[in-house]
Amino acid sequence: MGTDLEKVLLSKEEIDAKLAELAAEIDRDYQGKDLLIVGVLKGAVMVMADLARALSTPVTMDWMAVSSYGAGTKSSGVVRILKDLDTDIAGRDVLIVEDIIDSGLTLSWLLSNLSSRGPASLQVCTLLRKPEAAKVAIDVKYVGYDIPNEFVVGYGLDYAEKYRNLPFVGTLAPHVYGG
Ligand SMILES: O=P(O)(O)OC[C@H]1O[C@H](OP(=O)(O)OP(=O)(O)O)[C@H](O)[C@@H]1O
Ligand code: HPA
Ligand SMILES: [Mg+2]
Repeated sequence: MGTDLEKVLLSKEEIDAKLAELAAEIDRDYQGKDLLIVGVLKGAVMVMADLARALSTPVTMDWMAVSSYGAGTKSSGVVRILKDLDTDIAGRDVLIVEDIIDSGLTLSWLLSNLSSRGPASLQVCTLLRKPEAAKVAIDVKYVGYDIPNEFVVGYGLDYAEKYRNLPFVGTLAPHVYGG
């Protein structure tokens, strides 16, 4: 596994520090509100778990599973709901939590899907964003790190379902995915 990784992009310490900053902003913005955070499976599990624990605001948590990447390194653009929310979000303050916004196709689809259910508010928090890869413009309120347009793994992010459990974010050596 060691040789599959090219370099560490963000250490566990950098991730923790950024999540603490984002949590402080979210605490400020949602004071006195009844916040529902929605994690997008599977990539967002680590961000959800650590962000939720960094928040002081009481939240409820729900999950959606969508997939657009399959086993490859490119978004297919076709988003499938694998698991829908358990919660009716009409009238709720909803914050979508993502690990990464790459092309933006997943989130843009998710935003229009969830906004059609009539939430009181709908915002997005993502740990990572690749500005150079954007295919659609999305307004994202809470962004951890803007990163270069390279395929990354770790901290929830996979390549063919592997590497999600790495405690840091790293880039994959091109030989691993045939680059
Ligand atoms: O901005 P985009 O180009 O749409 O890419 C971002 C999405 O792709 C990844 O999910 P994926 O479909 O790989 O599912 P996973 O979370 O189960 O890995 C990631 O977790 C985001 O949800
Ligand atoms: O760079 C990435 N790595 C892993 N999964 C992803 N899904 C979108 N972009 C990425
Ligand atoms: Mg994936």
